[in-house]
Amino acid sequence: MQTQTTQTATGNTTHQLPQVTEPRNPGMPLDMDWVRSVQANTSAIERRAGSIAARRSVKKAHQAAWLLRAITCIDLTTLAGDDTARRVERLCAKARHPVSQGILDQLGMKPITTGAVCVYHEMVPTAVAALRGTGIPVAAVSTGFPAGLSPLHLRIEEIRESVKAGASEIDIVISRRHVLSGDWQALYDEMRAFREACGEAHVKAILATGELGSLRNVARASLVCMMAGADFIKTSTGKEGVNATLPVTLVMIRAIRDYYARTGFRVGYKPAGGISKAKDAITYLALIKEELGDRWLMPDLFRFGASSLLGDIERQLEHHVTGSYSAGYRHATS
Ligand SMILES: O=C[C@H](O)COP(=O)(O)O
Repeated sequence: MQTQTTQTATGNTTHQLPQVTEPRNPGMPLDMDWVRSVQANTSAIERRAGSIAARRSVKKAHQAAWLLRAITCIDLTTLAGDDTARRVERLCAKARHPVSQGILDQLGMKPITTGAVCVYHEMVPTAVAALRGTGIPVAAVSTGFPAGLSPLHLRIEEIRESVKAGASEIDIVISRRHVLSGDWQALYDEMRAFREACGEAHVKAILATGELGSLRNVARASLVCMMAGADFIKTSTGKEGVNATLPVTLVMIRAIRDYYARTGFRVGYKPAGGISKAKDAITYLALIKEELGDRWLMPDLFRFGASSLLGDIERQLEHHVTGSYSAGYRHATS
């Protein structure tokens, strides 16, 4: 995987990804013929997902580079009822320096950061203050996260409040009932309203795939959210019984591929919930590379929503450079 070394505005040399500017997906009118035509062959999808999980997708020598890339794509997350300013500040410190200087030196790499920090609305000002000057975006979960069952006008207002507080990315939750009842117009209208409330902030549509009943519903909901202007589609809140999986990923990234083929707009993908192992992160990256290509392996088009993945990646990097594992508590992120 190729990365570049560039100078930051502060004069520090930083290990960074090539700067690319992707035009935002503006959305399009709801095309019900396209939505109805979408199918999902569950057994073929599960076979393909099983085969990628079974094989070693990355040569050992390249693993450290892939793990560093994974870090740059993490939305480092804390979404707990007992979150405090102190915890969020610690998380932000970790987002700024996710890998120890010693490991970076041994790998011959320059500093990196995570893709973003993701918090509840109440924690947005703390995160914004802690990340000021770093360029690391703050993402806020919104719209009555995780169930999304508060009144629509309040969900829209919540987005506006988070943007006002400094969040530049908003992770909204869709109304699962619109999918389960096949009311695609209602899903489209809701998503459109959320996108509008976001203004310049980028919007990630959380489908809560574990609650959508079928892979066909996942495919259709992905498409409708992209038609309504989602910048990213995201699997899960992390609070459903089943969160990110490889079959769901395959369905969603193929929807992204089809949308790009028809419209020319690239939509991002964020698997979230339960991704806590470095080897799983590599499997996801390999799947994205095979299905969507290298362009999607950048933080503007791919993120992991994860609270504990970084700790395991650090352990694996340390093992890579020292040959031995350190205690897990040394790499806790909160
Ligand atoms: O969007 C992010 C998820 O809530 C994180 O889930 P996790 O705690 O299982 O990593």
